[in-house]
Amino acid sequence: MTSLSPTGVPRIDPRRPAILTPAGLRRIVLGSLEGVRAQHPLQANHGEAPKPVRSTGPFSQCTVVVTHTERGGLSDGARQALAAAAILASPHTEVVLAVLGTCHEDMAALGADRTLIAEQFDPAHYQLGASVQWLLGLQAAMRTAQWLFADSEADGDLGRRFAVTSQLPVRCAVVELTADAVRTAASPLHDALSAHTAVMLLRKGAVSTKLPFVGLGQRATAPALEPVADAQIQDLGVQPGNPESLALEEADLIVAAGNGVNDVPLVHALAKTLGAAVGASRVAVDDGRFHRGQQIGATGKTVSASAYIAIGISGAVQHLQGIKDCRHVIAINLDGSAPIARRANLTVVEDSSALMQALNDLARQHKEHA
Ligand SMILES: Cc1cc2nc3c(=O)[nH]c(=O)nc-3n(C[C@H](O)[C@H](O)[C@H](O)COP(=O)(O)OP(=O)(O)OC[C@H]3O[C@@H](n4cnc5c(N)ncnc54)[C@H](O)[C@@H]3O)c2cc1C
Repeated sequence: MTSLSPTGVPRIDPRRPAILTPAGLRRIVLGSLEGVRAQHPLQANHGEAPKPVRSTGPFSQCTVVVTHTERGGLSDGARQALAAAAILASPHTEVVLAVLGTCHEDMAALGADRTLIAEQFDPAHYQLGASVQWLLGLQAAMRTAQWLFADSEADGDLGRRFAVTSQLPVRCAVVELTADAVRTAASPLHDALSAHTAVMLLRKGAVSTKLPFVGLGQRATAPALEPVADAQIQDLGVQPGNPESLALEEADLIVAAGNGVNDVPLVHALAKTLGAAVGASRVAVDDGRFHRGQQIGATGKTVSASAYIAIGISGAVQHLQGIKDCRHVIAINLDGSAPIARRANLTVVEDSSALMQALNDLARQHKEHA
């Protein structure tokens, strides 16, 4: 199992034969040739054993998780509400996800047994009244034991309005949830989780999304969302804000530049085309290329963007502290082994200026043809 390196030092083969344990761990049996060789690290699958299905039914009731989607994805809050529903569900309870918008995610992995998609929902318009009516229609059609919403933004508004309209007992601002206890932001004590709490609004972080099982992952078309006239509300549509003036903590897409970026105007041009906010590493700020308010990291801002594009940033631990809550990190760096590559979901080994120019051209073409 050992070989000699070019300098004559004995080296243990890191890809020697191994077996996968039922928990999905790769285990080397010393002295044994049994098992399979690991693939090259760049091609490695992570050896995850398939998870069991939580329940195959038959279902006598359901828990419905309601969420709005943006660009076809679920927010972290919605994922947590879905995980909570799956954790609380009995074998006879179906976990149903009701989606306002389009959705491209693997719902089985997130714990959903069935997804109802209302694709005709238009996020550019105020449709709170219609959304509540849609949920009341679902309530009449399904045996729903519980309704779960993320307690943030549009999901939180809809959850409150639905609870008031349906007059179901509600618990808002849930910060901790287990199979039999619940704690809200207003109370330091845990309460027993009552079966009568029909609507729950969960704050971010209340539940972990790591589930030991999967859902059935079926998809169905939802009943239509009928327009509801609301005489007291005039809908002016959505006006896109200027990402450059948006607080970095609020930004959903961030283009961040580090010491490996020399063409600062190109960073701003790319951010403008993508509709992204601009952030920077401390070295780039100390150097005067960006202002102090744009610094991300331990001594700068902590951001939670859906996508963070780190250009010419090495990924020092102080910088990584500021991006720990970002969902997708894309690194552009000449050095494929820079620490940022370990945090990134995708690393492009390329010169920063060349890649920014190509990406900017591509995004502009895409916008022109859209
Ligand atoms: C107490 C303390 C607090 C700190 N707080 C923060 C903080 O809040 N935020 C922060 O960011 N840092 C902070 N730092 C600094 C941190 O340790 C790093 O020094 C800093 O993050 C490095 O910035 P950088 O990655 O931009 O630069 P570098 O470390 O110089 O890395 C530049 C990267 O760009 C790549 N590169 C070079 N040329 C190109 C090219 N043409 N195309 C593509 N890639 C290229 C290189 O391969 C390299 O990976 C702190 C340090 C201390 C001690």
